[in-house]
Amino acid sequence: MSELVTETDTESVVTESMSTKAQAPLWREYYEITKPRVVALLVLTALVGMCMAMPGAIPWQIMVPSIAGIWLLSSASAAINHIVDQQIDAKMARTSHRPLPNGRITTSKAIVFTAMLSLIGFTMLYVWVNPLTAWLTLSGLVGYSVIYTMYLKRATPQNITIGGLAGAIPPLLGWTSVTNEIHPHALLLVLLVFTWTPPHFWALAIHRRDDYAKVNIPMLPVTHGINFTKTQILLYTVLLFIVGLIPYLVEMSNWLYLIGAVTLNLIFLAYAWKLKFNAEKDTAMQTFRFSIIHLMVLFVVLLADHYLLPINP
Ligand code: HEM
Ligand SMILES: CC(C)=CCC/C(C)=C/CC/C(C)=C/COP(=O)(O)OP(=O)(O)O
Repeated sequence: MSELVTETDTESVVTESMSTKAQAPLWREYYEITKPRVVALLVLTALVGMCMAMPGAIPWQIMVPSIAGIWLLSSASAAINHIVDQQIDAKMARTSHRPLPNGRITTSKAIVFTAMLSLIGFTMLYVWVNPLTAWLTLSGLVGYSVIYTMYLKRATPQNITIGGLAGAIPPLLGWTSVTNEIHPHALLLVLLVFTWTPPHFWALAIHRRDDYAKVNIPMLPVTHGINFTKTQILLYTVLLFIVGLIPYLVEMSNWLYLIGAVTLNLIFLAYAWKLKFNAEKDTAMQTFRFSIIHLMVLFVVLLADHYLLPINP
């Protein structure tokens, strides 16, 4: 059964309804180029990383500038992605409605907006949090908007496995905000998001294969085919299942996390299995949507486990 996008699929309906946003207030257009929903989940992983770094409540004097700074720099990197990719975005059905291809925001205004976000975000982190977190967050911005967007995305089908490091870094940023050091447990949280990213993105890329082929972006389903990509998704969900056990095995988290992680990873595996062996028209998009719920719930469970069942040293 074909996984490819059709005229009538739900995404096209979303795209159509987005085009009616032409009269949206200007601030909404600027907000949109910051990829607000992606950044909200990134910030949640940073917040959980921060809370996991120490027992008890996080001082607000650290929490507020840290979350704000990570939010601003992540938003800036998303806006750079919109600026750099505007030509290819204009040609893809999923992205053609975006403010830059549509001319609702000019490139020069987007650059000024991005520069402001970056400057304020970096300064907040450097002055009110610590230089280590400021530089690490800036490396996330460079990783996503320069290394991934300007180079990897157009160069190799492994673009997102390598570029995924930038999106996986926020739990470490949260952690270093409160401790000013890079702890192995923080790197374990990074590894969780890093392993989650390929099945998250490739599920969408299967659904949008023709879009990417049209603009010559070498996403895995374009270069290696849909079947191969489904196998990779399945293998990564197996890997994610194993990585998901480690926080419990190293006594970073307790049984509540273990139950949550095993349940979520089994559901993710079931989606990947169905996608590989018994796919229907919408299975790829359903897998993509579930991936977002998966990561969100996984990090909420980590947090609940941390506060409800503290591990005594
Ligand atoms: C290299 C890594 C990644 C790639 C290539 C990728 C790719 C994508 C793409 C293409 C979309 C669809 C966006 C749209 O339709 O506007 C998307 C959606 C999303 N991604 Fe990712 N993603 C990556 C990493 C992440 C990470 C690390 C997170 C969070 C921790 C994340 C969270 C989300 C969320 C929440 C959405 C839904 C956004 C919405 O509904 O508008 N992604 N991702
Ligand atoms: C500072 C810091 C921690 C930065 C975070 C980086 C960040 C915003 C990662 C999100 C990853 C993402 C949405 C990739 C999709 O880009 P795409 O160009 O493949 O997708 P698109 O076609 O929807 O634009």
